[in-house]
Amino acid sequence: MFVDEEEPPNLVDVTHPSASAVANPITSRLQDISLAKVPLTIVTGYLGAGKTTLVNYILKEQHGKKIAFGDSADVEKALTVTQDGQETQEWLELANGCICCSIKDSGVNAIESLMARRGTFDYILLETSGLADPGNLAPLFWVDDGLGSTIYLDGIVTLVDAKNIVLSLDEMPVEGKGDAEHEGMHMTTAHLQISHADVIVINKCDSVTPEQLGTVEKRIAGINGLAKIHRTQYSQVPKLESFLLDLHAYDGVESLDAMSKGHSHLDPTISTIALPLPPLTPRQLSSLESWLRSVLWESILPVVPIPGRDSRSESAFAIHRLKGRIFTTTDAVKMIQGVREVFEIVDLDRGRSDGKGMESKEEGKLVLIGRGLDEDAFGRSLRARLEAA
Ligand SMILES: Nc1nc2c(ncn2[C@@H]2O[C@H](COP(=O)(O)OP(=O)(O)OP(=O)(O)O)[C@@H](O)[C@H]2O)c(=O)[nH]1
Repeated sequence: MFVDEEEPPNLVDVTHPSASAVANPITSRLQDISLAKVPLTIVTGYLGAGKTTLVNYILKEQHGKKIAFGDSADVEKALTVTQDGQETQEWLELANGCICCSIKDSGVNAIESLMARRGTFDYILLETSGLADPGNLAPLFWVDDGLGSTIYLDGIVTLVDAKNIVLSLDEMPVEGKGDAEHEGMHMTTAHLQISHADVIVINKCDSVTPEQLGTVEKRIAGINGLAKIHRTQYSQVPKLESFLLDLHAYDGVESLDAMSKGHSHLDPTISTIALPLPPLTPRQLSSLESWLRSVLWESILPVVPIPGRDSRSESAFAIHRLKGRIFTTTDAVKMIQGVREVFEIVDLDRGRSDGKGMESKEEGKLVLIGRGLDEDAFGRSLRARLEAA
C-alpha cells in the first residue's frame, strides 16, 4: 500500500465526548469473529533504511500467524495477507484511494471490512513510503476505545540507516512541502520519522565503526528521549515481542522511567523535555488539560501573568509526541498520550496484567518531543498554571 504524505488527514480529538456515540456497523459484525483487538504497527524510515528487510524478517519469524502488510512499492490500495507462507492480495475500499487521504474512519473501516470478509488478522504492519511523515498517519489508527474499533495502534517503528542518518538529519529540508508548520526551519523527513517513533532501529550497523555508531545513537536519543533504540544488521532483533511487535506504546507509559533528564541540544531542531508533575487536585487536572489545549492546539505557551502585560506568548514551537503520567491527590493514576494536536488522558491501571504495575518511586511527569522546546520556559508556564488552579 502506498501511503502518501502530501495531504494531512483530518485530525480528530479523541477526547471529544461525541466521538463515543458514533456507531460502527462493521465493528458489530466483527465482534462475531473475534473479541480481540488487532495490533497495527507503522513501519517508517528513510529511503533504503531497511523497512522491507524488517517486514520480511517479521513475516519469516511469525510463520503461521496471519499478518496483513502494506508495502510502499505496492499499488495504492492493496494489502497483502500472509499465512503459512501463502500470500494473497486484498483490496481496500478507500474513499479517496489512499489511507492517508481518506478520513479517519474510512482508513480503519477499510481494514475492518477486509477482516469481516477474510477473518481477523494476528497483526497488521503498515509500511510507509520513505518520505512519509508518520505524524499524519498515526492519528488515523489511534482510535478512541469508545468507538469500538477492532484495530489498535501498537506503535511506530522507525528504521534509520546507521551510515546515512546524520547526513539525512543535516540535509536541507525538502522544498515545496507546503506544510505551514514546518516552513522556515531545518526540519527534515528524518527528524519527523525519529521524533514520532516509539522504537528506533539503527540498521546497517555493519557499515559504520563503533565510534560512528555511538555518535549516531547520541544524536537520535537527543531528538527522541522516549523511544527504545536497537542496533541491528539486516533489521534482526533478539526477539520480536516488545522489540518490534506488541509494543503497547499507546496504552502504557513505562518508557517515561527510562528518561531521567532528557533535554539535550545535540540536535538543533528537535529535542525531548521532561516536566515534573506534582499530585494534582481535580481543579489542577482540568488546568493541565487547558494548558495542553493551548500548547498543542494553538502553539501558545501561557506565560506567568505579570500585571499590565500580555500573559500569552507565541513562539515557534511544535509538539510531535507527548506522553505523561499523572498522580492525583485522590490516589488515581492517569496516563496522557498525544500525537501532534490529538491527545487523551485516561486512567492507568495500577496492576497491569503484564506485571508492569506502578511502583511507589515513580513520579508524575510530562514528556514532550518537538521543535523549539525550552524546558525552563515550559516548566515555569506549567507550574504557574497549576499553582493558580
Ligand atoms: N549492509 C547492509 N545492507 C542492508 C542491511 N539491511 C538492509 N540492507 C540492504 O539495503 C537495501 C535496502 O533495504 P530495504 O529493506 O529495501 O530498504 P527500504 O527501507 O525498504 O527501502 P525503500 O523501499 O527504498 O524505502 C537492500 O539491498 C537490503 O538488502 C544491513 O543491515 N546491512
